[in-house]
Amino acid sequence: MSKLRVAVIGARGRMGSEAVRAVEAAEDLELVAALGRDDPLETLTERGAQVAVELTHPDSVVANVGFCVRNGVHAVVGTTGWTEERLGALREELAAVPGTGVLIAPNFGIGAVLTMHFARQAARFFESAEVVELHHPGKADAPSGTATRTAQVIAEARRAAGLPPQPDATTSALEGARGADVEGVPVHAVRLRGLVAHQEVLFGDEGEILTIRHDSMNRGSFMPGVLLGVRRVVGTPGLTVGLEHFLDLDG
Ligand SMILES: NC(=O)C1=CN([C@@H]2O[C@H](COP(=O)(O)OP(=O)(O)OC[C@H]3O[C@@H](n4cnc5c(N)ncnc54)[C@H](O)[C@@H]3O)[C@@H](O)[C@H]2O)C=CC1
Ligand SMILES: O=C(O)C1=N[C@H](C(=O)O)C[C@H](O)C1
Repeated sequence: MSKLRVAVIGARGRMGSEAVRAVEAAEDLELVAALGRDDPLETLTERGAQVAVELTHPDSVVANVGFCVRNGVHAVVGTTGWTEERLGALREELAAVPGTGVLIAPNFGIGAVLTMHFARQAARFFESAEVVELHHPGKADAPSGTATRTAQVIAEARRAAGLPPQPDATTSALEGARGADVEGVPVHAVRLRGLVAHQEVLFGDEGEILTIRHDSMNRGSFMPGVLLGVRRVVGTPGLTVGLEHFLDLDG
């Protein structure tokens, strides 16, 4: 059986270098390109890449994924910065190239995906919900893509259950003290040397607290999800947002 031809964009970064090692170690995959910031994207087509793993920067990701889609290269995207507007434009680009697939995964960690799944299940039972994400100080964006998605999932579940806005008597506060407001769910971001990627989802009601916590202790923790995405995206045309779609979570 021929190997799937894979490229990594952002190959010299924290995640990209780990992805290069993971692809090289996988028997069914062949690393055909490892691109840094100054390398031309045309290398992808010249080397016949079938799938590109995109791990760069929110300012670079849209152009990189657009190039992949226009050239029929499937993409597995871990980079953050995907607003609804950006997703809409990508859906339109994909509609013109049937057969090409893009996976955007806010988090490749299986435990992080499960955290969001469990948060969706828990949300309707609690009056209060807040998200705290904790990351290394080299991270460019705040709050994290995962925390934003987690808050959106909680907000969706609260709306579906007809819950009112959360109780909060705050009438004066220093700017930022109550975190970012993501659809009514406060999200707090910590940046601390020594951390990798961590998240706590706090649910509260009269007399009880439920905390769901996930810790990525190293970037190897994301690699099974990256490899799953690479193997599955080639058979999944169009846009998939979230690795949960490639996991049999209810089975
Ligand atoms: N979905 C997930 O599970 C995860 C996602 N991430 C996200 O992945 C992204 C990268 O994170 P890190 O590896 O920590 O960042 P990093 O800063 O260590 O690496 C990014 C690399 O991309 C390169 N780069 C920037 N623009 C480029 C371009 N146009 N073409 C090629 N290379 C380019 C940079 O020079 C750098 O080497 C961030 O958005 C981060 O939030 C990070 C960890 C897990
Ligand atoms: O920048 C990181 O490190 C991470 N970014 C992603 C995010 O913003 O959610 C995933 C994970 O939290 C690590």
